[in-house]
Amino acid sequence: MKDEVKINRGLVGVYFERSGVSHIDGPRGELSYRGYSIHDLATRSSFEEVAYLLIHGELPTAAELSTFDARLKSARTLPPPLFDIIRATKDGHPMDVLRTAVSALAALEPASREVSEDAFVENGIRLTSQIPMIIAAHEAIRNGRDPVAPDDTLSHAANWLWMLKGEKPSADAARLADVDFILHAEHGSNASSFAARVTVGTEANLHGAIVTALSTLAGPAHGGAAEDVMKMVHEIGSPENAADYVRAKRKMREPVTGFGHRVYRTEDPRARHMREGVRKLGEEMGAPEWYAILQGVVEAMQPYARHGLNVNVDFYSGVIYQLHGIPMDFYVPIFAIGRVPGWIVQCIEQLRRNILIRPLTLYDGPAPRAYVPMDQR
Ligand SMILES: CC(=O)SCCNC(=O)CCNC(=O)[C@H](O)C(C)(C)COP(=O)(O)OP(=O)(O)OC[C@H]1O[C@@H](n2cnc3c(N)ncnc32)[C@H](O)[C@@H]1OP(=O)(O)O
Ligand SMILES: O=C([O-])CC(=O)C(=O)O
Repeated sequence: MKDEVKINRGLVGVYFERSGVSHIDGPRGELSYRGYSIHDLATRSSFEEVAYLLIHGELPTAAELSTFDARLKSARTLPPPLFDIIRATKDGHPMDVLRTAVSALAALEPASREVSEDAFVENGIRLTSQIPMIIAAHEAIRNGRDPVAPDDTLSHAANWLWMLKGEKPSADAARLADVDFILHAEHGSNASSFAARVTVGTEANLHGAIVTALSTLAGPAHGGAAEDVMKMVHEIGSPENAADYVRAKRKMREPVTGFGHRVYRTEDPRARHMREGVRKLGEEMGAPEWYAILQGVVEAMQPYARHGLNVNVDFYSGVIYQLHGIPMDFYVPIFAIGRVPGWIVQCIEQLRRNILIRPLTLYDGPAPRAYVPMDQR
């Protein structure tokens, strides 16, 4: 009987639900949100518009976008006790501080306990604005500065950079952050979104689901890869060392971070926009060596590309953040800023047709046996 059961370890290739949010064509390397190509959205849209599209299903009219933007801006507040929590945890990894702070928000803001589609939209919009505030406040507090107050004249991306650095970003820097958020906004049943859906499957609230998602995003096989790519780039040090680095990794059968994906068999379509960003920014800032190191790794990985092993979205993003002077341990939290709308809409979809997600494990432990009292063991 046991041998007849097919086990899908890691749920590889398993469809567990239908979804109308994003479509990933793995073999062709294509991605769309609500039917719109990621390439059009990355070049023509804004994070605010994409967040609206994901949450409400259609591109907004000018009036709808303006109302949505006003809702996001009015949500740029944090309850004062949250700053004490950030202060108490300031020496932790920013991802741990962020997760702790979102968890605390659930306790500090009673509205977050409601479980309904409307509440998920309302609480989701609040979290979309609060998450970048928490990350920026943490950076200020751990450096002995006062958190920077949000600026309502600035877009989501520009305001995030303003709060992080305390200086107004250039239009190019704000646009690059905006594109980064668009590219990270949604990706189907990735590990963190799936984990969030499991949480909502028990009829838990959105804040609980986002805490689950944040925990899951943090690992190096998922969002943590951007930080690891930057560590790799530092370890390689110069483009001519890239081939030796890859050879050594392959010899030890260790993954080269920033490569590989469960679904894509070609280059991740999001990587193209980030690659261009790294190249341009590196040249503009007189630091072309980072791009050269990354391309050295890509070249050395070429023999594996035909087996479907290509760069993913995390490969280039770290260097962009580095060039902007953003500390390495903030790379995963930045991914989280972009991904919030995707998590919200996945949770809404789950709630709309809710079902407890509870697969099976095939028991292969000991056969039934008699309990052995302590003095006889
Ligand atoms: C936003 C994101 O979450 S994108 C992913 C970010 N994560 C990374 O960049 C970390 C590095 N990559 C990886 O660890 C993996 O590719 C994952 C976790 C992303 C996907 O893993 P899976 O779908 O489970 O693929 P799996 O691990 O089975 O790999 C299939 C084959 O490719 C190889 N492979 C996969 N990724 C890599 C890699 N980065 N470097 C070298 N070889 C790799 C595996 O060794 C395996 O080879 P084998 O069949 O000879 O044993
Ligand atoms: O889809 C995945 O498995 C991981 C990923 O690329 C993402 O979450 O953006």
